[in-house]
Amino acid sequence: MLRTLRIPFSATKHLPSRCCSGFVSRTRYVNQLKEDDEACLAALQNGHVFLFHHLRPLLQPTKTGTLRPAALVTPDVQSFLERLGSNPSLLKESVLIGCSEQNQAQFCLDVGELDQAAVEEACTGNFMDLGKSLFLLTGEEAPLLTKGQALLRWHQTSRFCSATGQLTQRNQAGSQRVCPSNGIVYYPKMSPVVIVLVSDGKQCLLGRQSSFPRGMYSALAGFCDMGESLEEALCREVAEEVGLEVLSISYSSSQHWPFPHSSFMLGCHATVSPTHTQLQVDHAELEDARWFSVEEIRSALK
Ligand SMILES: NC(=O)C1=CN([C@@H]2O[C@H](COP(=O)(O)OP(=O)(O)OC[C@H]3O[C@@H](n4cnc5c(N)ncnc54)[C@H](OP(=O)(O)O)[C@@H]3O)[C@@H](O)[C@H]2O)C=CC1
Ligand SMILES: [Mg+2]
Repeated sequence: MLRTLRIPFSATKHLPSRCCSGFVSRTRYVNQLKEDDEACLAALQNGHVFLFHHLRPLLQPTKTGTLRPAALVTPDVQSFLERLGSNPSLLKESVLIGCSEQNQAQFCLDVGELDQAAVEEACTGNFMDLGKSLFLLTGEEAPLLTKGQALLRWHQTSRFCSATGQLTQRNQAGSQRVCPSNGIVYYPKMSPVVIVLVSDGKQCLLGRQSSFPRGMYSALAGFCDMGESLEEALCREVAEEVGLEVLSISYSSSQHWPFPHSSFMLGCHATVSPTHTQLQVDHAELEDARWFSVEEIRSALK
């Protein structure tokens, strides 16, 4: 069986947006902030802060009636935190998520300990479920929030060293946590996931889980097992979920995927033989899977 991973030229269209002179300096600046707590704290004083409340991002309405993530300036955040009687060190719990094209460091902060309505009033915005927010935001804004939520969740759920049980200490950027007694360094964790559009040359294969909204079908997906390559995980998932053997694989693109938690999703195309397309759906995993013609996909996308 042929199992090749081909990176098509078109994958370059998914490279992060960059302005030719600023990308390298911004990247190095962010890296420096991860390594230098004092520099990171200084950047926080002049940076932008995106607020979350129990991991739900704050969105503000724009003049055109759309919603945008609220990029607040630190002095404003500091002053309403004081007004609402928050813990004075709360701002320092911000996590670094990047640097804007205007060279402004960007942070996320969860203010779940404060009254939600009071923060919403102070910021003229609303905290919204991240899943819903993703449908309302642009392709550039959404990754900022998914990254912020993932980092905030990681800090909320990884506070203790799994070897000693001691409280770990984070660096100012929030890019790592260290156990004070044995020095183990913990980094944020992601689960690799493969998502694959299987084709027999004429039709493509889509499936649905019972938890999906009515009528929704998607490409097949699954978590990579420990020790597996991307290709092995893809072939195993297709075999497990629909009982088919894959002939060839090509990589398409990747993205951070916030569900159920921090997944790292790798998107691929795969082919099966047009003479072996009979599905044996594992109904423990999928409610249904079936072949769709190009016309059906076109009309669904319309
Ligand atoms: N179109 C899309 O955008 C779609 C995206 N997805 C995404 O793809 C990913 C895979 O989803 P799914 O098809 O359900 O996965 P799988 O087909 O791998 O099956 C899910 C099962 O895998 C087990 N599992 C193994 N490793 C993990 C892990 N690291 N985290 C959670 N569960 C794990 C769980 O078993 P147990 O609970 O028994 O322990 C879970 O029930 C998810 O991130 C999901 O959100 C999925 C479908 C469509
Ligand atoms: Mg699956």
